[in-house]
Amino acid sequence: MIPTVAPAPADADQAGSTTAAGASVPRSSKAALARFSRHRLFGSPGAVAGLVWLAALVIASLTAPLWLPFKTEDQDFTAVLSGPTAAHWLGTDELGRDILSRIFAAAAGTLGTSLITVIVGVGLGTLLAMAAAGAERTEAVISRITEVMMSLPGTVIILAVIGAVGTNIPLIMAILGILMSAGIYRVVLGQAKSLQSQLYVDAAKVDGLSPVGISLRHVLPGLANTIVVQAALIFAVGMLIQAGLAFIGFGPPLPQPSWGGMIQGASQHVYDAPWMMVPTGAVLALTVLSANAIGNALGKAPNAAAPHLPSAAARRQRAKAVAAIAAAPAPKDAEAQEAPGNGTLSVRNLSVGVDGAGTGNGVALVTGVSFDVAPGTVLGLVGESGCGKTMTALSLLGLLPSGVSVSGGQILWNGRNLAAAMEKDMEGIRGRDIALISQEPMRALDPMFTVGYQLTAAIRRLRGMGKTEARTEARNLLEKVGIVDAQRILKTYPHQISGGMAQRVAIALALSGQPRLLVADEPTTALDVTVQAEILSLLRALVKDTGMSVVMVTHDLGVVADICDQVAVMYAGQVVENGKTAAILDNPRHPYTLALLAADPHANDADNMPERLATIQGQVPQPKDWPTGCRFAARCQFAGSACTDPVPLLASGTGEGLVRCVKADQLAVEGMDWLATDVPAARLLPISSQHTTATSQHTAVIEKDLA
Ligand SMILES: Nc1ncnc2c1ncn2[C@@H]1O[C@H](COP(=O)(O)OP(=O)(O)OP(=O)(O)O)[C@@H](O)[C@H]1O
Repeated sequence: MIPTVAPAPADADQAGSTTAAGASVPRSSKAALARFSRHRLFGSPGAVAGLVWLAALVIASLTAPLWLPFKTEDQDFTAVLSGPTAAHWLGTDELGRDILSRIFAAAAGTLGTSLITVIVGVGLGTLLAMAAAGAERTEAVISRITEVMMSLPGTVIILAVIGAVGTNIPLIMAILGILMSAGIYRVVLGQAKSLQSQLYVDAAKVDGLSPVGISLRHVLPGLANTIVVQAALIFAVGMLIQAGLAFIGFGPPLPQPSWGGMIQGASQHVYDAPWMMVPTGAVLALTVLSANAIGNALGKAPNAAAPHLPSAAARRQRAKAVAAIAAAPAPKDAEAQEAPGNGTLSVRNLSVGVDGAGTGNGVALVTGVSFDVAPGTVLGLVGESGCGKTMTALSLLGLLPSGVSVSGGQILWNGRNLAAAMEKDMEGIRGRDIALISQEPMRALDPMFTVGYQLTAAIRRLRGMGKTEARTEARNLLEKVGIVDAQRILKTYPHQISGGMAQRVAIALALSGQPRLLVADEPTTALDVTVQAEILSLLRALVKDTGMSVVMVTHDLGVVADICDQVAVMYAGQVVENGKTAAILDNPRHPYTLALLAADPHANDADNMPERLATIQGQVPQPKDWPTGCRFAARCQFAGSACTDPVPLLASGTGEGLVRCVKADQLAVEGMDWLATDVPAARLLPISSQHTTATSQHTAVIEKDLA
């Protein structure tokens, strides 16, 4: 019976990164070395030991003729069946032959022929999978053939081949590879199909890339991880089968030594010379274990089915960050002490940074962000790309990317600080209390399973329902998100439905745990305008019907106007203005909000549409380049010297919201517009002393500046 090799975890993310890595040229050999040393192979002591052992074995066997103390057939009749001695370090066999010399003389043949199985098995299996993934008919034919191959008794076939052609080990190992390729085909096919359904593959097809080109450029790099893992495992299996064949007398022709043959010889003297079994057995076991350890380490990639979920490293990192936050004294201000009600989210002074932020080594990505979301309301986080909206949103779910963590502040959910919750506790909150929908609905849907299967599995997991009940609930959920023919959609695969439909399904999936807060990261950006409107009205209806609250990340002020009760405008990792949506859109107080509105074609009446829309010169500064003063000052048409000092969030005048600008009151009084020009010079405003005490020092500076 030919053993089947356990499937390696599919790794779509890995696929992506491999492709990207393949495309990028390393900036320096130092960076390449650093990346190499961070490879997961080096995170496992077993794999490192295995690599060292295999490397030593290969070098020793290739150089064996140069250093071996004896020839393989040299006999020493004065030391028959001896244990380790100064002359024979690993002892001798029944003919007085040196065991050390025979082990290393046999090593090259054993390793080399096992490699033949790997090349034939993995190579053929991968080629077949790539061909099948690209065409349904080919897949049907190849799958039937491989099913037949898998049903054949492998051992009988190998023995029949030996009977026909003799003990030609390379040929036997090649035939073993062909038999094993059927199992590898099945493992690789799933991942190859998933890669074939990626959007970038569609884009490559549109660009006219041939199927072979697509397979080589886009599919093969994504399969690298699985292929390497399978190769390591097949290598180990190949060695064992080869030793087994030699043990039953089908090894290399005599007098050539082989590990299996030596073990067989030792088994004859297991009572009178038990030591004889030890060296060869240990070398074979160590070599098989090494290959397995390497395969296991390579297979420990993050799970493709759950790209959002944190890796072990991210969990450790979260535990560290949580411990630091828990050890920090609780903020004393009245706002932070307020106990939020049921279903209320209160974010207080949240800071997120790349590891080491706060200790001076990392970079802060989000600083001092505060907002509240009451049950049944929608908060919009709006701003340009790179302002920190996604980092803020993901921190609510404890899903920050690896290397990034909450470095301060509180995320109070029903009074409980999620910033100080352990990963295990977050697992109980994600999906059940707080759910996520993302910009790309396909991220939430596994291409390998039907919509019905995925929804039912989520409902059963999150709500503990039975199979039939969960199936009914899945249909109800699809109907709730506006899918008319729910029964049919339950049977479809994600690639068979449109983008808008997929987003509805992703929303249904998010609702499967009956969450009370939904984090929606640009849920309409990838959809066309009519579908955008449908999804927004669906979300509005869900908020109304279920009392669920939503944190909506968006670039689009139209979306904010449409659905949000409150809005927090973010710029360079800070909230620069927040308050009720209508108040902010009608009377923006921060120049950045003013500029965003001036640049938005939908914010202007059709009658008053300017000839040229306003632009905001420059770009959002990188976190490492944030100035100590106002972060928007370098792009602001109204900036003055007072803006070089840190600016606190101040009451915005109406008493409803807060604004982070020392000139907010002047701008409001003057009724200034953001000019649709490229004027780089600041339009300095006279600053009166009507600011709060927090800005009085800025006022003095500005007045001095203007004098
Ligand atoms: N994994 C990461 N490691 C380090 N920095 C990151 C990481 N992800 C994002 N950043 C940085 O954090 C800052 C905020 O990014 P974020 O994705 O939150 O912005 P955003 O406002 O959501 O932008 P977009 O609308 O494009 O998603 C950016 O400067 C970004 O480069």
